[in-house]
Amino acid sequence: MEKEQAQQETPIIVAEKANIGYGKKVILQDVNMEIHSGDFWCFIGSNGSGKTSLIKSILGAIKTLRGVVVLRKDFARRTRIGFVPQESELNKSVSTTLEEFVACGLAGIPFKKSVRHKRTLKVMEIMGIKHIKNSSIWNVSGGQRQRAMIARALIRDPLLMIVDEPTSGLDFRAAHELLQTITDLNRDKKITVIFVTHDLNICQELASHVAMFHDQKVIAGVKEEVFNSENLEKTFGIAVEFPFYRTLKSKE
Ligand SMILES: Nc1ncnc2c1ncn2[C@@H]1O[C@H](COP(=O)(O)OP(=O)(O)OP(=O)(O)O)[C@@H](O)[C@H]1O
Repeated sequence: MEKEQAQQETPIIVAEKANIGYGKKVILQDVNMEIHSGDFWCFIGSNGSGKTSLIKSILGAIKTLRGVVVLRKDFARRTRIGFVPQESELNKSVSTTLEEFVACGLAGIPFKKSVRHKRTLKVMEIMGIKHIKNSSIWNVSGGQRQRAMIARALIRDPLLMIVDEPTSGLDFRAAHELLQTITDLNRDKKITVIFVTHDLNICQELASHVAMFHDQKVIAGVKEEVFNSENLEKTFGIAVEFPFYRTLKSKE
C-alpha cells in the first residue's frame, strides 16, 4: 500500500535541464518541469514556440539534445498514454471508416479481435459517434472527426491524455462539448491531461498547471503562480490585461 502511494506521489513526467530540437536545431532550452498524476496542464504560446516539440519528446518521438525528459516506470511503455494530434496531422490519403480509425488506437497493443471490437464500440458510444461507425472519416463533420480522434485515444484506457489544439475549427457547441468531455475525464476518472490551446480563457478556467512557451524557454508551474500578466506579456510579446485578456495598446 505504502509502495503504491509512493508511486502515486512520484511525478509521471520529469523534464530536467532538457534541450529539445531536431538534429542540431535547438527549439527549447533548459526545460524543467514535473507533471503529477491528476494534473490538468495547459500548454500555451505563439505558433512555432515549441509546444508540439515538447509533446513529441514526452511521446518518445524525438530524443532530448541535452538533459532528460523521463516518464515514470509505469508510463515508460506509453501504452496508457492517449494522444490526440492536431487534425492537420492526419494523413488525408488514408480513407477509413470511423470504426477502423478508432480501432487504430490499439495499434501495438495485443488484444483479441473480439475484445478490440468491443472496446472500439464502447468508446465510440461514449463519444456519441457509434451511429456513424461505417462513415468515412473524411465524410463526417469536423466535430465528429475530433470526437473520433478522442475515441482513438480513449480506447487505450489512458492514464494520461495529451490533446493538441482540439477546439480549433469547431463551432461553439462542439468546442464546449469537447471541453466538457476532457474535463470530466480529468475530474471523474482522474486522467492526467496535457492540453495545448491558444485560448487563454480555457487555460484560466480549466488548468491546474500552465506551461508558457517563449524564446526557447518554458515557464511551468501551478496556474496561480505562473499565469499572470508579466508572464503572458513575455509569452506573447504584447501586454495582456489580466484576467480579461483584452489586448492593450502597445506601449509608446
Ligand atoms: N521535424 C522537424 N524538423 C525540424 N524543425 C521542426 C520539425 N518540426 C517542427 N520543427 C520546428 O520547431 C519549431 C517549433 O514547432 P512546434 O510545432 O513545436 O511549435 P508549436 O508551438 O506547437 O506551434 P503551433 O502553435 O503553430 O502548433 C518550429 O520552428 C518548427 O518549424
